[in-house]
Amino acid sequence: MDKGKAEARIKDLREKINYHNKQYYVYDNPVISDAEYDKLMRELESLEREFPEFVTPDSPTQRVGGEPLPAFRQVTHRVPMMSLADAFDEGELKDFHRRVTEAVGQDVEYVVELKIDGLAISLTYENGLLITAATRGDGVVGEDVTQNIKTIKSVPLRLDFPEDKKPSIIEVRGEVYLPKEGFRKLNEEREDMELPLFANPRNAAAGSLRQLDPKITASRPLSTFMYALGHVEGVEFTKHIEVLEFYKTCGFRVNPDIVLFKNFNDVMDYCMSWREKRDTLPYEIDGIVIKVNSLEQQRILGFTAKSPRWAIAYKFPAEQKTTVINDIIVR
Ligand SMILES: NC(=O)c1c(N)nc(OC2CCCC2)nc1O[C@@H]1CCC[C@@H]1O
Repeated sequence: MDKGKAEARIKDLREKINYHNKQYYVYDNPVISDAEYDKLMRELESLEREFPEFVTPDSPTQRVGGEPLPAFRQVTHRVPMMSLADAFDEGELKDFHRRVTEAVGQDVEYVVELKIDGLAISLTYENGLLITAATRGDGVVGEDVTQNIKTIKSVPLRLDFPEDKKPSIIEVRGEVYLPKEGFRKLNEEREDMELPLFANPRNAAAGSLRQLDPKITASRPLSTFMYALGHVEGVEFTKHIEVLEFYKTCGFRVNPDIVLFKNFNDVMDYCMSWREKRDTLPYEIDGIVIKVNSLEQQRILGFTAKSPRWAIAYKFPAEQKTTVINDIIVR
């Protein structure tokens, strides 16, 4: 094949495969068979081997990257990754709402999100290309896990910006998690290989992401939900719900059970409704995150040393797991 045709075919294959990755891993709606997908990938891999000058960083072949690292580099977050204050009952939730309304002195809308039980990450995109991915670490300094994050198909390597919002730099924050089914299968395999088991999906996700060898991360069915904004240049947002809509437009996974409420009683009812419902989810959650929607009101409320005053995590009571062993109830 001549150079010009090869370059055009490589570009066409790259766009087709990135589209099908998004359909399968982000919208959970594949439109071609695995066999057809694999055929496209094999053609792209062989053309890129023959014409390496046409390989680009957002090519799907660049996901399972390099050699194992000797160690993780450290990354300082441009904007610290805060933790969340906890509320364990409706009284503490009402206290939060009272503090917020007293401080802002006007009506407050809340965005309510499931609290995904995985590990937090921060993805930095420059001119739409994924440059750095870092764990939260201590909130200020995290570990560079870029090569590992690239193996997660729901993480876009390049963002499709809408015409009116093209940030030159954007730090997209969210959670990497291991779905319950993936966790079960992984521990089953480890049991067969007489390896120590992971205690829970969060530990399994952390263990899978903080691997020095990207091929091991690539073998784990990790997924993501994005839920917060770090540093951004070139775009202005006024509401948190706009940030989440923007993330969906760019091709990130955003949790489908996020709801905007104007009335705090509805917020509390929604939190309580998930105490039982969470067992039906294909991933673990350890609570519900409630955030003030207006970014201006968030600025007025500010932060404590550890966490924002404009957000709180409602934590579920520890599941009263009762097991019965030989008719003896063990609580
Ligand atoms: N785990 C979550 O689902 C979650 C969420 N839905 N939203 C946020 O918002 C951040 C933004 C400012 C402070 C917390 N954080 C979350 O989890 C983080 C990970 C580390 C500390 C929080 O638990």
